[in-house]
Amino acid sequence: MRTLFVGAGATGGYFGGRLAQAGKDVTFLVRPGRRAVLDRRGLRIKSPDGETVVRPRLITADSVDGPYELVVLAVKSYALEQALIDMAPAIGPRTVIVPLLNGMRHVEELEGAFGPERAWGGVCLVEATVDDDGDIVQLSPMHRIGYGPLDGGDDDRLSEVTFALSGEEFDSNPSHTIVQDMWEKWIFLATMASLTTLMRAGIGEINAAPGGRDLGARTLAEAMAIATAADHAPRPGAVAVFQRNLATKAPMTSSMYRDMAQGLPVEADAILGDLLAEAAKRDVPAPMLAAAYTNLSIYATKRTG
Ligand SMILES: NC(=O)C1=CN([C@@H]2O[C@H](COP(=O)(O)OP(=O)(O)OC[C@H]3O[C@@H](n4cnc5c(N)ncnc54)[C@H](OP(=O)(O)O)[C@@H]3O)[C@@H](O)[C@H]2O)C=CC1
Ligand SMILES: CC(C)(CO)C(=O)C(=O)O
Repeated sequence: MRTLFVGAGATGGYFGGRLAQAGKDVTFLVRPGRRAVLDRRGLRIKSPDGETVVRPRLITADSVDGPYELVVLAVKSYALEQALIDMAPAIGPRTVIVPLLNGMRHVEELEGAFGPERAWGGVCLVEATVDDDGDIVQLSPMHRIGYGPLDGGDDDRLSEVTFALSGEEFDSNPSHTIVQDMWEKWIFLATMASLTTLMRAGIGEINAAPGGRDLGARTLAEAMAIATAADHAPRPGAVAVFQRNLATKAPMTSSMYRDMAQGLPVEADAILGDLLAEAAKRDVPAPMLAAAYTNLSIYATKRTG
């Protein structure tokens, strides 16, 4: 399956790079600055298991050669509008689009731009960043993607997409419950992002501080109450995973915290703003999440001056 990754940053570079390493047919749509780095250094992944370099095919917006059978969207929420324009020539009648973005708002935008028959759901779990050399750094061993049609139905493209997104290098899960999976990922990330950006620390440090564990439990409870009121109560297995991760002693952070620490833009509106809007619609109190959103909004305003 001809596969296009839109974005070769932390998530796109990691999962697309691993697929290129496994010999899959992967092309990256990148912007000129990123292309210069990848031309010079290759796509380099530094992980707890060692370092890998691949040299996948790169294209820029002026040379998109469509259609691709599979497009994996791996940009930040604030870059989505332009990405949808740039990737349009890659979309054909049977293209499947799998987004890796956190949050939910991009689902409607994708459906609006390319139609419900092409827009699928997707989640990714990885702790990754791009370092000063432009290399992808996997910060912990976790690496999993999930994907599937939004209606959860049978789609004859699912087995091919599963093959295209599978290698030996990460966990790859086709799903018939992808909307629920995305909600679960959203509330976990909202909890992680709120805690780490408010406390300016990793989860291990927060847990070691007086009141830290209680803060984590209260923030998670708020996010779960919102999802429950919205008819997306997290399943018991997901709750157990949240609780295990939130109990860690490891310096686990969120991508939002890492972005904030580097002075980069943050996805506060798409992650916390939208979740708080869901809370407001249903009168669910969420003081911790609201405090985190206010904090991030102040950061965003100061950043742009
Ligand atoms: N990092 C993480 O650990 C995780 C992130 N996520 C989510 O994944 C999504 C992507 O985040 P992440 O990969 O970290 O972000 P990054 O900022 O690391 O990478 C995004 C990449 O998209 C590129 N890009 C933006 N617009 C375009 C465009 N029009 N055409 C081509 N490339 C473009 C950027 O290019 P350029 O280099 O030119 O700016 C950048 O390299 C977010 O929603 C995030 O919340 C989910 C799980 C974990
Ligand atoms: C939940 C977590 C930490 C792992 O994928 C994440 O999504 C992020 O940091 O953006």
